Amino acid sequence: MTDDMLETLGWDARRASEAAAHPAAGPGVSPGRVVRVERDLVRVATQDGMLTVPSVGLAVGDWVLTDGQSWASALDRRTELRRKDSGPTSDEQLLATNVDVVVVVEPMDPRPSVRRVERMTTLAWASGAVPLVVLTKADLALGREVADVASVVPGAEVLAVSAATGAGLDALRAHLPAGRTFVLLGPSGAGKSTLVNALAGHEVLATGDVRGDGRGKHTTTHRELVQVPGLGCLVDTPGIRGVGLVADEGGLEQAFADVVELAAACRFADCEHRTEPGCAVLEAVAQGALPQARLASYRHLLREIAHQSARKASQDRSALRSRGRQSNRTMREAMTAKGRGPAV
Ligand SMILES: Nc1nc2c(ncn2[C@@H]2O[C@H](COP(=O)(O)OP(=O)(O)OP(=O)(O)O)[C@@H](O)[C@H]2O)c(=O)[nH]1
Ligand SMILES: [Zn+2]
Repeated sequence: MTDDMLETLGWDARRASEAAAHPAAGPGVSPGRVVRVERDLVRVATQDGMLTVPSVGLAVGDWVLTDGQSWASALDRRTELRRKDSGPTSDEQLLATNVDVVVVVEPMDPRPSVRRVERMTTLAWASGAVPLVVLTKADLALGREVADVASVVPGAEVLAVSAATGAGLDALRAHLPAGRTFVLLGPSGAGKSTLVNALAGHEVLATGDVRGDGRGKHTTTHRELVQVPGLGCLVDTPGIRGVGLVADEGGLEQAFADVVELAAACRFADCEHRTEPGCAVLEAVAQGALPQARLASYRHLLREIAHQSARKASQDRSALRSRGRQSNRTMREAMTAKGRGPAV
């Protein structure tokens, strides 16, 4: 591999100066990017080839400095894509780091769900990456889809594409050049795999069609960074396709910048836009400037985020308490062992 290889993976001048200033920098230490995570080992692409090193908390997409064998130290993460762990806890799982563009993929057939697009875009902003909304199956479109969706994603671009006709593919390619890292987020059947294959010009990912008849199954089980020929790097992980990602208030504020802007004119700073007098948001709804459904969607996501952080806070508190109990017990045991008996 060459220096160019690192640049294709997203290495840039800023990374080079971070690496030079890093405490781990030195002779025999080189930069690389984590392209695959397997339990406690990670595969790192460097200019001298692929290395396998112990994982030590690394995620797909991390830039590291490594001595090639025993350790790898991560450079700062510019973005983080997290998911709620499946199960009753509110633990989070780090899915990928240093993603530049979250491509929000929504089909035009059946009609796109603007509520789902709002939700996915909120998750995208929350990761720190830039969302790009891509409406697939444009060959089956009815006409108003792009305008409808564009109205709910302030600050994000909306593209219509068709893998079937090739429409819009060049415009999309221009957003995903070599050196950029992207991930596709969208419901099953939206046409994500078909789209990546159409962009690449050959099969990179297995599509629903292929999987359906049992041929050529190569469903991803590992988290992986895939270099798409002629384009940037795609983060491919089964878990990333679905929802369940972690949103936050920052993400919500960006995804609903129109609502936030209106809210700035509410009489009360802590206005919840329900029944308060002088509410600029309700005023906009009454005048038809803001769809009622969009306000409902905003409130819904806001509640969800509040609920999520409340659960997390209470879990952190009980984790702290049980750690406290644990260390009291350890202390008592230690004292008993010394024959002094527990101090009560
Ligand atoms: N008409 C039309 N059909 C498409 C287009 N793109 C994808 N499809 C079809 O949509 C179906 C789903 O495509 P996939 O690429 O497997 O969808 P996916 O989003 O990868 O689905 P998961 O892997 O389940 O997440 C397939 O039957 C495709 O042939 C398109 O541009 N036009
Ligand atoms: Zn208000």
